[in-house]
This record gives sequence, structure tokens and C-alpha cells, in this order.
Amino acid sequence: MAQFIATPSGLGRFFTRISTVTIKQNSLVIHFKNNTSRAYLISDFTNFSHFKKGLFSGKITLNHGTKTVISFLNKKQAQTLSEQLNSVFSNYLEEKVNTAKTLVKRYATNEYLRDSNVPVLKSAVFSLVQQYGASPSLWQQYLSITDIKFLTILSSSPTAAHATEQLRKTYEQKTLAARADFYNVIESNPLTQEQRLGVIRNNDKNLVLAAAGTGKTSVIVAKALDLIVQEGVKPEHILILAYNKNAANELTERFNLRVQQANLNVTPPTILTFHALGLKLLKSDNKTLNLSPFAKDALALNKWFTQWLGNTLKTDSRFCKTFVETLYEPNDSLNTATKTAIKAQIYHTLSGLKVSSYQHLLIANWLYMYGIEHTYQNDDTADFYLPQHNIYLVHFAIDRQGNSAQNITKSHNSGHVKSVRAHHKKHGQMLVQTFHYNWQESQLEQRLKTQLQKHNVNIKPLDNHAVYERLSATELLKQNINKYLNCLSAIRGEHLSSSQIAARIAKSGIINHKRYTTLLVAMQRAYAEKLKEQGAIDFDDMITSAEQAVKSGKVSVPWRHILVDEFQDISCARMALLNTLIKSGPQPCLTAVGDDWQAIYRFSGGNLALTTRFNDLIGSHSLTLLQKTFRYNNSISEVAGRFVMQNPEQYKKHITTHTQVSTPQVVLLDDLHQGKKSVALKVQQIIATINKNNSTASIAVLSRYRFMLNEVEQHLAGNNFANPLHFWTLHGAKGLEADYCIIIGFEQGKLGFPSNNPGNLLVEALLPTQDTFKHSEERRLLYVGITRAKHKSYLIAPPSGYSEFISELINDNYPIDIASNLFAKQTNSRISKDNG
Ligand SMILES: Nc1ncnc2c1ncn2[C@@H]1O[C@H](COP(=O)(O)OP(=O)(O)OP(=O)(O)O)[C@@H](O)[C@H]1O
Repeated sequence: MAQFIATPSGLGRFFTRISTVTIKQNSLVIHFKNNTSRAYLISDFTNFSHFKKGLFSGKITLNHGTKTVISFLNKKQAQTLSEQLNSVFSNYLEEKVNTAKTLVKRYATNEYLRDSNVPVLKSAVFSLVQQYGASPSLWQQYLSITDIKFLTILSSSPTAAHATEQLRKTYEQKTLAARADFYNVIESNPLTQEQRLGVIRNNDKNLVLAAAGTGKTSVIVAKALDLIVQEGVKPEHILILAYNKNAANELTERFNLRVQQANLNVTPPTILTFHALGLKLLKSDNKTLNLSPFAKDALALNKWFTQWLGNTLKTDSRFCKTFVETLYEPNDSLNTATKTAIKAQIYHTLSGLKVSSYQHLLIANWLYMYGIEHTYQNDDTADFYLPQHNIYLVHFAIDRQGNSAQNITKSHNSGHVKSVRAHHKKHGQMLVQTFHYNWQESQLEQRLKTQLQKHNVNIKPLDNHAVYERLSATELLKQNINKYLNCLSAIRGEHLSSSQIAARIAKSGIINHKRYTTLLVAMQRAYAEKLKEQGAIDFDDMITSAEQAVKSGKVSVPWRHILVDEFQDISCARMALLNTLIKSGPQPCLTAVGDDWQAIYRFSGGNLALTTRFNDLIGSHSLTLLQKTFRYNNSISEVAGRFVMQNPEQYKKHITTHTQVSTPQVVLLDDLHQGKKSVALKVQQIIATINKNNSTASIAVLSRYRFMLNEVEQHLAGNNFANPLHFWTLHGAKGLEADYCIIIGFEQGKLGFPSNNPGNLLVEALLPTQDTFKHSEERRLLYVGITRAKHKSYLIAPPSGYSEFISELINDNYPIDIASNLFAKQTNSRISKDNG
């Protein structure tokens, strides 16, 4: 390259320290008269340099983030040097544009632009485009038309985020057009636009958020086929995870059927349940696996636990005492927040008494544990009488300040205390007094002990065996075993350590949280030891051990695409395994397909927050909504959608339906037959009506509880309806459909729908956290129920004593057909709701 040099002008010789300015390799170098020099790298330039002719000299302005002006140069030399400099810079830019084109092609044209590739484009493409945008006219002088076209297209985006979005849109439009024929035939029906988008978006993380009947399975099958056929991904590099075995089988069948019908020569990808995946990973770690009999046999687990608990209660006095102290959830009768609960509660004591106060229960059980005979007097003068010692025991429900639970004045309370004392004094009776504040200060036991000892009562604990025998003769042991087994399942599903158990229970505000923690930690350890002794693992272990095996690097992860069905019910442990697979694999893309309106498995660890807070908990992602449903009509959609969206924490969706009707297809019927309650007869009548019009239509009877279905099924056993009949619990109905659905069991109460059983506080504290909306999970369950029907959903409810859900449907003017005039609108509740 010719050497271009600029020297100072005649005038410049006096005013500048510069001796020469020249271009050397990739730099502009200024030599000074004192033999020093300064170099400016061309690659640091942000724009072309600018030459300006003066009267006696010329000056060059360099752009490299800031501006550097080199003045007093020989005009002609400076102009030639500046032109040369810009030509070198334009060569450099051309190279940069070429690299940018290659990167855009590779990361945003040939594939869907992934979040993880955006930083590369940001530094090599978006920054270049920004520089171009600052003075396009100069660039247009030096760069080729195609380069300018490339830069112009990208420069229409003001930010990197916008440019990313634009690149993705362009990719989508191009791909949709190129693969239109494929998407028309790849499923039994042409895919909808939103289904196609769900198929082609291969960001690092993708959420396909659907509603019932919108074709989630279709999208999963089509996506797998698209990856294999269009993207050239090997089937063994695709993993599809299903919620249960039936769903995994259905996916495999649907995949194979499509391959056959589309005449493709393709083998299926890996389709597994999470447990099967765990097993597969552990096997590749050469682990000999023995599945605990507890994993599949709840009775075996119950039997072992009952036995372990019995032995521990008999041999460990402290455990036994703590267990008895926590048989019931504590209630502070002076705490106004729990007052209503107290009113309703009856406590069964170990001695077989029924008492109405939690503190009375504690006293009775304490007396029992120390072998002190007692009767329950529960009147104005005493609560208990101890016949062997002729002692009366009174528990004053007052705090240190003399307040009681009700709105009774302190003076009345102190009057009551005085009159009780006077009464016993008058009759020469021995009286032992305890106070609510003794319990509040954890001194109730001590108080009982010292007071009774004062009256020479011998305080000797009963043998643990006797306590155990007594416990097992009551329902209490069984109830508590069920409760603790549910706790254990939640602990293992959520993968909680001892300290996490303690933290969760403490946070829930349960009064005896330390005692519960002691028991639960002991139970958790015993269970783990038992599995060790069996040399076996359970289903939860399968997931966590598989995660560890992958983490340890002993198992290689081949999958480049991981598709997860029913994502709304994923547990934290399963998500942890997925995260590990993603970190350890060849940068796999995750596609989560789910419906937050259908999350109904919290009791087995389902953590809906992972879907509703996907961005916070899992990360940035591409979201595709599937909002066109093919199963049911607009009437069913309107009722079910409005009902589930009452909960503001559910995603808002605008569902459209393939089928339109003009009359309500959700029908509310009473459960009376000739004036008498008979759900089964009512179901029979509905089936007969459907049968008359269509003897092949499938009909499903659904209920919150299996026993209700059994009753109806037995009743219908003698009938010979030709229609295919199904009896599904609402939980079991997930993923299923029928032409007509009949939903029963809308009573109020613990076995109603929604169930008014608040759930055991302890189990609740250990399960995944849930949103605060009342009955949110039960609400979703009714959504699932109503949306199983293709044509019509019948709801059968008692005309009096119907549940909150039915009253909401009636009073809030849902567009349903109320086929009984026995359901009167509750004007009052409507008014109060409107005002609220
Ligand atoms: N693009 C389409 N055109 C017509 N019908 C479709 C389309 N996509 C899916 N379907 C049909 O819609 C019905 C529901 O599809 P699918 O079972 O995949 O839904 P889903 O979203 O899994 O439902 P759910 O969540 O309620 O179980 C099926 O009968 C399916 O064939």
C-alpha cells in the first residue's frame, strides 16, 4: 500500500507539535516533533473521519467514540490521507458487515433466534447497526448497496430488544410460508396459526400456554415431527416428558399414527414420564435399582409407618408426649381470629371424653398421661373432677390482663373467678385452678403439676405402652397417621430438608411448630432409613437421584430439545431435574406446554407458580398462546372461562371456539325426583334424554369424590343404555373428553364441591405455596370438569344447601340454563357482592 503521509502546513509548523500523520497497518499514527507518537486503531473508529479545508490548512476529525481533531495539516496531503483512512475504514466495515450477515444468518435466519444467542448479535450486529444509524449518508458513500440494505433493515429497530423481536418475526413469517404445506397435513387437521407458532418457536425456553381442548397434544406431536423432518434433528435428540403413563402412551400412539398417515420414514423421539426418565438416567449411571414396595403400594407404606409409629410411641417417651400434645391443631381461644373455628370444634380426649375447648383437651390428656382419673364437669363451678382425690379443677379462660375471649368486661371475669373460688370454699372443696395464660406462657403442665402436688397427688407418668394402646383404640391414631403420611409425601415431593421443614411450619404460624418439626424430622429420617434398609428408592428419590447423577457428570445428556406436557402441574423436584438436564446437555431448548387454568395436582407437588411466574422462576422465554378450542362450543367456553378467570392470578385468555351455538349449554338441574333427593335417578333421566336423541354419544358422570360416582354407577348397573358411559373423578378426568358431561356433588360442606375442608394446616404448610384466591384449586377443578364436554355439561345440585360455586353461577348471572325453578336467586348476596 502506498504510504500516505500528511505533514503540517506552512502555518502549522509554528502552531502544532505534529511532525507527520500516517496510516500504518490498522492504525492512524501521529508522530510528534519530540519523537513520541500516538496510534488510533481503525477498529476503534465508530464512524468515517471528516476532512475540512481551511484558508491555510486542513483538518481531519476522527470518530472513535469521542472526536479527535488533527489541525494545521497540509491541505492536499490531509485530504488524500483522510480519503485513504476512510477507504481503510470502509474495508474494515465491510468485513464487519459480512461477519454480521453470517451471524444473523446463522442465529436468526436459519433458526429461531435464541435468547442465549442475542448477546453475540448485540456485540457484533446491533452495535454496528447503531453506528450506521448515527450518520447513514456517510456510510452510504463507502459501502455497497447490499451492505447498506442489510444495515437499513436492521436499523429500523430502535433497541436491541426490538431488533430481536423483528428478527424473530421475520423468521416466523418466512418459516410459516415455507412449511405451510407441511403444517396443513402433519396433524389430522391443519394446524392453526397459533399452533404453528408454538411449533416453530425454538427459543432456549418456550412456554405454550393453552386452554382446554386447544390441541396441546397436537402441538407436541407436530413440534417433534417438525424438528425431525424440517430441522433435521435426530429423533434420539428429542425428549418428550408426559405427566403419566397413559399420557406418554397416547403421545407415542399419536406420533406413530401421524408418521404412518403422512407416510414418513421417521422413528419416534424419546417419550417418557418423569419417573421413567429418572430410571433411565440412573440406569445409564450403572445404578442397580430396586423400587421400594412403598412406591406402588400405599397400604404397604401405611402398614410400615403404623408399625414404626407404634414402636416409637412405646419406646420413646418424649416422642410419645409430643405426639399426644399435637394430636389436634392448637387453638388459642383468646385469639379473635380463630374464634369461629373454636366454636365448631369438638375434641376427643384420650380418656374418651368429648370436650369443646383445646385447653380442656390438653388438661384432660395430661391427666390421662399421668394416670389421674377425671370426669368432665364443664359447668360454672368446675371443668374437671378428680374422684380419687376429691379435687375440682377449673380452667379460667383469661389472660394476664384478665381479658377473656368474648366481649365480657374484665370486672365480670374477675367476679367469675371470685365466685368460683367462693363456691368451693363454701363447700370445703379442694380446687385446682389453671389459667389461659399458663398455656400461653407454656406453663400449663407445670402449673398442673405443682398445684396437684400441693394436694398430695402422686404425679407418675403412665407407661408408654398403655398410652399407645389407648391411642390405637381411638380414631385419633388413624387420623394422625393419614395426616403424617400426607406430610411425608409433601416433604419428599418438595424435597425439603429438616431446616426447610422447620422454616415452612414456623412461617405458616402453626402454634406448636417446634413440636411438629420434631415429629416430622423423626418421621422423615425413619422413612429414609427404611428405604436404605430395603436397599431401594421411591419415586421421589428417582427424580432427585437422577438429578444428582446428571450433576455429577456421570450421565451424558443427548437431548437438544426437551418438550414437557402438562407443565402447570410440575413439581419443584421435577423442575430441578429439568434445569440440570438443560445445564448439562448440548444447550437444549425447553418447550413447556401447559394450561394454568387446569392446575389441579398441588396435593402431589404441582407448583403452579412455575407456570404463572415462568419468567421470574425459570427465565426469559417465548410465549405462545393457544386460544382456539376445538372440543366445546362458545357457551361452555364462556361459562368455564369466566368462572376460572375470577381468580386474578390466572392468565387472562380470549378463547374462541370452533363450534358456535346460540343457547346455553351448561345446564343446572336440581337433584330431586318426585320431590325426593335422588342424584342417581336424575343422572338416569339425563342419560335417557340424551339416549333418545343420540344413542352413540358418549356420556361421562363426574364428581369430586369417587364414592359418589360408585353410588350412581351401582344404580345404573341394571340399565342397558347403548351410549358409552364413563365415571370419572374430576382429577381423573384430566385430558379426557365426552360428548356430554354430568357433574354431581355440589353440596356444601367438607365433602362438597368446593370442599369446605380447609385441609390440614400442617400438610398445607408443606405443600407448594399457592395463590391466595379462595378455593382456587377447586375452581380450576370445576373448569376441568365443565370443559370435558363437547356439547353440553349438566350440573346437578341440591336446591337448598348448594355450594358456593352454584350460588356464584346463579347469582352472578352466568349464561347458564337454570332448568329448575327451585334455585332462587339470593338477592342479598348479589347486592353485597355488587357493592363490594
Ligand atoms: N388445528 C386443529 N383443527 C381441528 N381440530 C383440532 C386442531 N388441533 C386439535 N384439534 C382437535 O381438538 C381436540 C383437542 O385436542 P387435544 O386433545 O390435543 O387438546 P388438549 O389441549 O390436550 O385438551 P385438554 O387440555 O382439555 O386435555 C382433539 O380432538 C384434536 O384432534
